[in-house]
Amino acid sequence: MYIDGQWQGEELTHIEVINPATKQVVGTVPNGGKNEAKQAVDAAHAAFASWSTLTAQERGRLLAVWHRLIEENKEDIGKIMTMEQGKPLKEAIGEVGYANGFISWYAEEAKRIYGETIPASHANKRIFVQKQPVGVVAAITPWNFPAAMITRKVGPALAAGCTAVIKQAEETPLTALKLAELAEEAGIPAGVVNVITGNPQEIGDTWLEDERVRKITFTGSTEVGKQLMKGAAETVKKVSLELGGHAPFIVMEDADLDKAVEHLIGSKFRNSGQTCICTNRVYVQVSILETFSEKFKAAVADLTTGNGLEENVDLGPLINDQAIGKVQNHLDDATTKGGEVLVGGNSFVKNEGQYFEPTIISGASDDMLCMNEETFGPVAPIASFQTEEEVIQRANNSPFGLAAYVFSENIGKAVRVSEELEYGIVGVNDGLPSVPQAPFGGMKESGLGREGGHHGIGEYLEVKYISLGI
Ligand SMILES: NC(=O)c1ccc[n+]([C@@H]2O[C@H](COP(=O)([O-])OP(=O)(O)OC[C@H]3O[C@@H](n4cnc5c(N)ncnc54)[C@H](O)[C@@H]3O)[C@@H](O)[C@H]2O)c1
Ligand SMILES: O=C[C@H](O)CS(=O)(=O)O
Repeated sequence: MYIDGQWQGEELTHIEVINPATKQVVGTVPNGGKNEAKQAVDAAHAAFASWSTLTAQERGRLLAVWHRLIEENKEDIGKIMTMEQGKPLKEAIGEVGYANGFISWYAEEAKRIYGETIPASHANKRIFVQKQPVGVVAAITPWNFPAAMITRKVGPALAAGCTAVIKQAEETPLTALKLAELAEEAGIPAGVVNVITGNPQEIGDTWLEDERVRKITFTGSTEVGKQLMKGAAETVKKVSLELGGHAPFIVMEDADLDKAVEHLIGSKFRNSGQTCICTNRVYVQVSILETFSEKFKAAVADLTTGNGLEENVDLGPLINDQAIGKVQNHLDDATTKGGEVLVGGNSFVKNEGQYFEPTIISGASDDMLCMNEETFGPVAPIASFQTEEEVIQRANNSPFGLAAYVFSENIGKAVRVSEELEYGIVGVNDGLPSVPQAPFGGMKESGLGREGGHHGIGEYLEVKYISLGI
């Protein structure tokens, strides 16, 4: 653990970090709890006064140094990520680049936290609006993007002048600790960034109960997000939530089918289907269903599955046995309800790693689990639809509202459908919309707030106005 500029926790019991491709131990981290969680808040609280009063230029400069060091180390960070999370090395290095994009974006955004003056209704008054950092931020992040989910929070938080306590998922702590090591090397002062490993409930509850923690920013399941949102109410903390998704991928009859297949492969099978914006259900207009399904089946059959450190691997292992079980449950439910496996459909073990073949289910119906619950695995159920109105209604019939996709070469239709979709992110002829400069986030039970772009820094700022009598 990295607390107050010190590497700590050797005296504690340790948690093993397991490579999902081999089930071998690739590292151990201290099993921290309440005491360490409190120490981290002590350090972040103590560092806040000096960090928040640095000039924006100085905070931006330090973030830029951190960015340079992450860039110089991205292959090493990528290898650490693949070994603890399982994604193919090329994807892991890609994630490091994406993650670092938030650091560079917010190194600059620090200098653009503008205020405003407002014409007063009294001649003897002047009104000034300032934006100030909220204070100590607690960040809790998931295992599927061990770098990006941290920098998407800590980048804007530090740029705004906040200090941070971070708990990464217990499955993937090593990437977070490497980022902390580079933050230290960049000269980011002690206490500004603190990374805790250990018991999620103990650490989370400690931070929820501590009134010095002024913001909880969480990325993970909707279930845990709801728990944290309730806990934050006790001390009225600001809350940002990036939660579960259930993305519909809509192929209209006037879509470029080859483009739609190419983007569906990316959207469905990135990180073996373990991303919050992965396509979870595919809706294809009935007139092109057979042609599209054949094209998609051929493309999926070409995908390779294996250890992410090997060359030319498209899909790595799933994170753990529970993930395999959930995917299998969704597949079994679908076939029981009339779905047919067009390709794939099997889990398998290779060198102890747990894998699931990239799979397509045809004849999907809206009563299937995979059409309603987040599968978080490489299974693509295809359902047909007749009309635009029908598919919009079915796509919106979900408690989730994170990402959706629509493919059509009729741009008017694509825009019209996009505007009707109740999702925070809509990819139009684009299956991979995530970039640091855009406001990433969901509607409904997919979350609160946005991360990325100029919207993202607002989550870490309080708005104050000064009424000046003259
Ligand atoms: N919307 C997004 O940007 C986004 C991004 C990535 C993942 N996700 C979602 O995250 C989920 C998968 O990630 P996961 O399995 O790590 O989710 P998870 O909710 O199980 O865990 C997320 C984090 O919360 C911690 N946690 C768990 N219980 C806690 C508690 N009681 N108190 C405090 N912390 C607790 C975990 O240790 C982990 O660090 C999926 O639902 C996925 O859609 C969403
Ligand atoms: O899993 C959720 C991540 O936010 C996915 S992305 O890399 O931001 O698209």
